[in-house]
Amino acid sequence: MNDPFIVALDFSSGKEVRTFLQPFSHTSLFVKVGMELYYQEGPAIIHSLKEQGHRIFLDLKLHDIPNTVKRAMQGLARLEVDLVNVHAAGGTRMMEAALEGLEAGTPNGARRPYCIAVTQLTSTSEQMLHNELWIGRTMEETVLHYAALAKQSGLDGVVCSAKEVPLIRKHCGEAFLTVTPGIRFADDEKNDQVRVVTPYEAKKLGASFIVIGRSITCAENPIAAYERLQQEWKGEEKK
Ligand SMILES: O=c1ccn([C@@H]2O[C@H](COP(=O)(O)O)[C@@H](O)[C@H]2O)c(=O)[nH]1
Repeated sequence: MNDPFIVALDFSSGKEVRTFLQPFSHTSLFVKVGMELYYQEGPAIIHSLKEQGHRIFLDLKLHDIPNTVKRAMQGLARLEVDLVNVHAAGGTRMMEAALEGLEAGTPNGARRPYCIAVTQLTSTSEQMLHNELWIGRTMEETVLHYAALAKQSGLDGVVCSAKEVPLIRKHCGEAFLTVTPGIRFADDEKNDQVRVVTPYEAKKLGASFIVIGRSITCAENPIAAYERLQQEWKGEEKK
């Protein structure tokens, strides 16, 4: 999993996905299929993207009782995607069950998908954490605690804001994956995201992967936006 960019295909139909990917037809991307697309198109969209040579993060954020998550993951493993996820808020037993399901469902000879846990959504502010979720700790303490639970459960990494990456790396180690949405170019709207960083900052903070959606999918020229992402990752921030 060398390519650090994951493009969020937040579209509601396979047709929109095909139109968006057309200019990228000579590039093998790492793409993210989330609830919007998967709930409309189902496993067929995964098969189609795999046939086109794209790597896939199936971002369904499972969060249920351990038995349900285990059985759901067993089914998802058969899709042979690269990366799947759960909410760490489901607890250690649920995260262990997710791994058991993935191991049971991975076809012989295939690699089990990497499994990561959402710590706190990048749309959550510290104020929301306190006033709505009734978590009385700081965002950093909470994210680190959830990351530690994910690691203890045997997961491969977490979803977090790039802002929290240095702390997670320090406590969970360099091999523990940090997959970071909430990525915006400096001149972009934040939309519903709160804990936002630029691609350039995410690289400096040490993120393993950055997830980027609207800054590319809604750009006038998605290819130019993707190239800007590559430039920023190389260390050239456009002011
Ligand atoms: O904490 C999280 C977890 C997942 N996401 C997902 O990432 C993309 C971000 O899209 P943008 O358009 O770049 O905001 C989206 O699919 C989310 O579901 C997240 O943003 N934060």
